[in-house]
Amino acid sequence: MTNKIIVITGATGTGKTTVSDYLKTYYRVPQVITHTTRPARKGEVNGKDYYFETDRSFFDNHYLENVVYSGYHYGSSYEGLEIGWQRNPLVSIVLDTKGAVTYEQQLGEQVVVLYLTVSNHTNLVNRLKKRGDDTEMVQKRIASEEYQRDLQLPQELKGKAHVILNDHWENARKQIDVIMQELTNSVANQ
Ligand SMILES: Nc1ncnc2c1ncn2[C@@H]1O[C@H](COP(=O)(O)OP(=O)(O)OP(=O)(O)O)[C@@H](O)[C@H]1O
Ligand SMILES: Nc1nc2c(ncn2[C@@H]2O[C@H](COP(=O)(O)O)[C@@H](O)[C@H]2O)c(=O)[nH]1
Repeated sequence: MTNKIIVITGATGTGKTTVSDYLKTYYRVPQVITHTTRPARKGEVNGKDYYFETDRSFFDNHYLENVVYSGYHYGSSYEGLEIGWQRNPLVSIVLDTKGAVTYEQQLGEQVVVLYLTVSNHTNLVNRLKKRGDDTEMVQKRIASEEYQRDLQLPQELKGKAHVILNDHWENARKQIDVIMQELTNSVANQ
């Protein structure tokens, strides 16, 4: 069976991690763990949420792509992807939109992109505060050009990504279930 990857993308707070956790719990889809130099949030665990790196150790890995997001390095390694595919032929990964475009261009047919969005962007700040994010980090993130960029579906993904409106989780979940049904059928028929 061909290995596939569900790339979950969208602006901060739109629910990418929530979707990834849902796929893990209900569809047994493992998440590819990526690397970052950002400090861990309360409750985040090294090797589960991220591989937390220093500015120096970050560049010891072999990246399919890496980006700077709101002042920190983030990258997805070939090693991380292989570990995921050894566990299951269908895996997921959470990326900013720049990374999602790179994945789509590099892996083509193997990639299924989910782009998350909300109707009112101001709600996103409240979600981040409610999540317990540091207020200064939230301000910095909202002021970043990466945040503004990720609010729109990139041109390169138009007509390719599934757009998921996540104003209400129950509705978003139903949309994801339909996509997962199609995906598991197509994988079974290969
Ligand atoms: N539909 C929803 N309605 C309200 N809150 C939600 C919804 N979906 C997710 N959340 C909550 O919003 C917060 C942000 O969600 P999540 O961490 O999944 O976003 P994210 O896109 O991964 O963010 P980031 O890119 O900043 O890591 C979480 O506390 C999550 O529980
Ligand atoms: N292009 C990549 N983007 C990544 C990677 N790992 C995470 N991310 C994205 O970065 C922002 C910020 O993440 P956060 O955990 O600090 O909120 C978010 O959009 C993630 O999806 C990666 O390896 N490459």
